Amino acid sequence: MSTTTTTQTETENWVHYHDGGIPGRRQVLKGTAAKETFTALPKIDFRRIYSDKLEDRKELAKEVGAACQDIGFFYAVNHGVDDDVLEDTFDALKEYFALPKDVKMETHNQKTEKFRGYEAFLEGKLDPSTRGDLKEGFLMGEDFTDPEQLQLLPNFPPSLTHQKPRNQWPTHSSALFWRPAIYRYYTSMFAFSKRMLHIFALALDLPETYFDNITTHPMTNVRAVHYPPQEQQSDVGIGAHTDFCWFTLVCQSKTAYPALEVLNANGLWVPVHPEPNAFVVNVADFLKLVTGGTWQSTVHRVRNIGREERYSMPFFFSPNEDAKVSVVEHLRRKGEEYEEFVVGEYFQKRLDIDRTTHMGVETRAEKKKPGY
Ligand SMILES: O=C(O)CCC(=O)C(=O)O
Ligand SMILES: [Fe+2]
Repeated sequence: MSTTTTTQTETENWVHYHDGGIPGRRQVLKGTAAKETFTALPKIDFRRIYSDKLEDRKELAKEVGAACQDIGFFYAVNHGVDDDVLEDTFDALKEYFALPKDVKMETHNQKTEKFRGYEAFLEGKLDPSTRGDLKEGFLMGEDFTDPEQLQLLPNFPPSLTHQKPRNQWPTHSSALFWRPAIYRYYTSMFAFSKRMLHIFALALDLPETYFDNITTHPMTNVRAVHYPPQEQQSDVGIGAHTDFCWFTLVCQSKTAYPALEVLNANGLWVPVHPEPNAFVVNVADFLKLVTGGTWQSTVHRVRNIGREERYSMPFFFSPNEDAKVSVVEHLRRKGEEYEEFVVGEYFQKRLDIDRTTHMGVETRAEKKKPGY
């Protein structure tokens, strides 16, 4: 899931951002200084993900691998998830965000450790130079006490059902449509993501099922987001950042002006035009780490500069919380030491950084620091 970021003060020559909690900057390169880099995202035809011929899946994987290495972003078209599911979920998003604030605040995300539930306008603040992210959202994720998730997980330890609930769901009668609507979307995206992992494995020259045993009960999130049109020139919907899961699938509503932007190697923001029913797929920090930096986790942001309301629903995917991962063997450089990470620990560390950018939230890290 996203995010860690902040400063994005743009001067003439530099773009500033935060990547994995670490401030970064990129020089804006023009003329003869400009590097060869992308100026649009490739569209990859995913029909082949359903082919029973390994050759077809490998051919798809080759295109995916090239995009992950060169850009870190691509469109997945013909992905096989029903248009109806996507359209109905967008309708549900519009209805949910139009509910009265007190109905939404019943599940305020600051009531939970994992930040699940409703996030109000301007509470996120990835860029400290702004008044906050001009968005409202709702986050749900892996929670093995939600029966809707158990049917998706045939081989997971039954002890997980005894964990404390993580999600929050509204109970007001006007909002009861929300949970089944989000679960319909979640279920489709979950199934697609498991197939996507096979393509990623092939793209890394690994056996197709290489990641299966670390994704029996994966960490996942759906974040439903509403971005109203920007009110001020300096507003951002979500400040520049990289995501901190393995990979992200984004469905965005159709707006005349593109709102999602991806930073290229020349420091230029490349617009991601809404493509009807396509997913925007991006590699996130954890997958970059596991590929030893062979794949890119690319900086992106949202500015809703048009006059339309914008909705999006990123689906964030990571392996099992208790899985241990490190850099894939054949991508290691000789003589370098590589750390092993527990997926859930890495994730929580990044979530804690993210929480510091949310107003009014005292994080566990802050609690440990007197006088902070
Ligand atoms: O709304 C979007 O298009 C992308 C949002 C995003 O980057 C995120 O939630 O991490
Ligand atoms: Fe993101």
